[in-house]
Amino acid sequence: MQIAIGSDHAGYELKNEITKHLEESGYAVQDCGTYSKESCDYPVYGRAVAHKVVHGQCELGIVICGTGVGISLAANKVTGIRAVVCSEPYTAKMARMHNDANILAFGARVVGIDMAKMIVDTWLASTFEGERHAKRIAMIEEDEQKS
Ligand SMILES: O=C(CO)[C@H](O)[C@H](O)COP(=O)(O)O
Repeated sequence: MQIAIGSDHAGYELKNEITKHLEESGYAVQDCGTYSKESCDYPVYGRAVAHKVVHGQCELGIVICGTGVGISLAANKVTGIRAVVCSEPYTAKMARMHNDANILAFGARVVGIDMAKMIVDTWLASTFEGERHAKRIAMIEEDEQKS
């Protein structure tokens, strides 16, 4: 599976750790930047990861900033993206099972490396349940088309 990953400067070090972890787990990772700790703007990287996912170059995406909030807001502006900020594994699991989240976000200033790995692993191991949840996702997509 191809996974797109991106962060701003605040998430840069955690992005590298998570990339290594994913590659060691057998995933192919496409790194959308940033590529240094120099201050930068998270919308650039949220958008880049989102485009990889909606254009089918990657199945899923992971975005990291200081809190996970800004970069997930940016990713969610791209039609077809359902990005969620998770600070613990339960929400990550439900975000896949019920919300079919195609981008996972978290904050490098919020979670440590071990918690981040646990969140990522749980999210990737979970699958969308469909059924009643599919109808709700379709409702969100309808709203997206109207706006
Ligand atoms: O978390 C973030 C956005 O939600 C950013 O990483 C954060 O705002 C960057 O802050 P600074 O420029 O002060 O390092």
